[in-house]
Amino acid sequence: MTARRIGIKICGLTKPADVDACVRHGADWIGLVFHPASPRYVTPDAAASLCRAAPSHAAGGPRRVALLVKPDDALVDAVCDILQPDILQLYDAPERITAIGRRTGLPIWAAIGISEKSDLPRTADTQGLVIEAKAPREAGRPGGNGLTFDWSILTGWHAPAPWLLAGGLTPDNVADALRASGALAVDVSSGVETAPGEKSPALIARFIDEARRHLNPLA
Ligand SMILES: O=C(O)c1ccccc1N[C@@H]1O[C@H](COP(=O)(O)O)[C@@H](O)[C@H]1O
Repeated sequence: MTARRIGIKICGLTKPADVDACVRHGADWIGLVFHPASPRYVTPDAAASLCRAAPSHAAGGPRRVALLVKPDDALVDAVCDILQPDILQLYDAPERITAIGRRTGLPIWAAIGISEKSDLPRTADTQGLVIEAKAPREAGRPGGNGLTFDWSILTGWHAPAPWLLAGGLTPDNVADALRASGALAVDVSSGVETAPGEKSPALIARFIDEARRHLNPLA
């Protein structure tokens, strides 16, 4: 019997202790948020200095994901020059996402907000997709709101690219979410915080443990 390994992204890190918890507990990806309206906002310089303590992916550390919401070219270039991310997670129009992919040459994950089955993409021009709850207009940001969606919507969906499940995941619901959605990778921000932007190393550890235990009944 072989147990599959669930991919885990912890997003919105702002402190060295957050990065340290992700590295120690074996997160696959760490996310840095470059959206000024977010409580997890970091500048490119702050993100680079945070990540300096983590081993690079080549040295066995997590891959660095830069999260950008409708960025202009100047921000894209600054993030790429200063942080040197492994992946860009983008919230933008499809044409702009394609243009940023060409400009940077980096793997791109397009974030897609879902509230009903017809929102699920049938084609993809990106290397990955982040499937998460559609944000209500009043939220003020397109993600990171701690909202779930009906995971049963995903039944029968033929994903056009590798994808992560996101939106409202927590240590308490991640096993159910994996079971209901069939996802092989998950992404969390609010669910491992004690207040908006305040990550908890203990919750990060629990989330990773619960997600990984899900597919390994002998663990
Ligand atoms: O985390 C943020 O503040 C954020 C801001 C703007 C766009 C996306 C953001 N976060 C991403 O949203 C999803 C779900 O987050 P949550 O677990 O529901 O809080 C995840 O991909 C975050 O990376």
